[in-house]
Amino acid sequence: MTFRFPYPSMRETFDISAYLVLGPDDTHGRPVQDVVRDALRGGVTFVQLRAKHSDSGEIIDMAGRIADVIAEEGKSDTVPLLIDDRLDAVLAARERGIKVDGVHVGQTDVPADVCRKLLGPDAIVGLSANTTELFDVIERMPAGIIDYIGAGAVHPTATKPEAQLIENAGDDASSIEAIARLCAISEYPVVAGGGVKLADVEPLARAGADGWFAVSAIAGADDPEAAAAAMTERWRTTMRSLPDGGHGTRHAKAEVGATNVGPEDERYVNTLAQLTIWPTGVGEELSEYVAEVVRVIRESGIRNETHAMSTELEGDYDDIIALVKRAAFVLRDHGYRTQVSLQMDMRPGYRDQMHRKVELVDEIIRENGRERSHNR
Ligand SMILES: Cc1ncc(COP(=O)(O)OP(=O)(O)O)c(N)n1
Ligand SMILES: Cc1nc(C(=O)O)sc1CCOP(=O)(O)O
Ligand SMILES: [Mg+2]
Repeated sequence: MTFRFPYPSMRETFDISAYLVLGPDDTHGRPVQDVVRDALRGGVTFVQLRAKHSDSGEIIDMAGRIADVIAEEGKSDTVPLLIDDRLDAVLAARERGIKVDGVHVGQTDVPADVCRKLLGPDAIVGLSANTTELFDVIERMPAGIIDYIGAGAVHPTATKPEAQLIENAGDDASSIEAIARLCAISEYPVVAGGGVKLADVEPLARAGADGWFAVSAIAGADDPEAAAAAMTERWRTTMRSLPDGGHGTRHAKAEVGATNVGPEDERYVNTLAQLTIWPTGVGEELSEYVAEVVRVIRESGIRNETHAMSTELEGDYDDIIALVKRAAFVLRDHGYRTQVSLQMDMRPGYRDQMHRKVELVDEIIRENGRERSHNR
């Protein structure tokens, strides 16, 4: 397997607050990409193509047209495009260079860990769940497989008549209570949907959801832009009215060990590291693989400099250890035997060693040079 997907990962940055799900069955005959354009103008932050009656070729073509519209609207870096169910179409679209950022799967679809393995570390993987038991199972999954949970149905819905109500709730009030319970126990962002319309947006925000997902309220609306604008505005005003200014978007379960403490925090342990990660058994030319590893390192926010033989890092010990794991798993997740060489230097009381150590050596060489010319 080679790395061909040329776009930066949106896993750490996606905003799930206004999530449009749609396919050709939902748009009253309008081209899907036209409805997506309108919805983007209305402020949706996330798009999923859910085409239950289309074949792979049609799904790939539709994804290409939607990705083009997202790009034309200048939102390729902020609004992810996922495909529902069809890992095959996601893989094929990405292989063609179409910017499909990931897949959404349900409990009976391709397992999420297989999606992660085949899509690699940069893709977004969403998973459906609608009971406390399933949320518990998800919490026990290793970190790094899924990025958010889709929870529903909030109400019965004609779009998916077979959808079970969340926690088998009996009425609207108990659905919202169930969402609140599930959000409270989830370490993953939760997006709630199923019969969601404008009036549900405020209760969902108050229940602690990270967003809503909707098909008919936007894709079926006469004016998708106005419908999306009303829902996104309601979400924003509700979040602003909450005591903490809104809970914001949770991010997927933190990597084991990462603390993200800054140098001014007493828990910060300044660590200088020299890291080399490489695959074996893939031939002589390794730059393509190394580039993927370095991309993850560069996106981490941890100070780094790549040289011909290794990359140097400087930051908090726990953050560096977590990053080493994430960077190594870029290769490991693709099934490559992965070698890691790591050397670390923790020196209490010292900061900015990455440059300071080199400057010191330069100063000594300059000094010695001066002495030598004096002594001549
Ligand atoms: C955001 C979001 N949440 C839940 C679902 C439902 O997915 P799934 O359980 O796979 O059911 P189908 O959509 O395949 O009928 C979703 N698609 N999106
Ligand atoms: C795709 C989907 N999943 C659901 C779930 O409960 O998991 S409900 C649903 C359909 C949502 O469509 P509408 O917004 O038109 O009700
Ligand atoms: Mg599914």
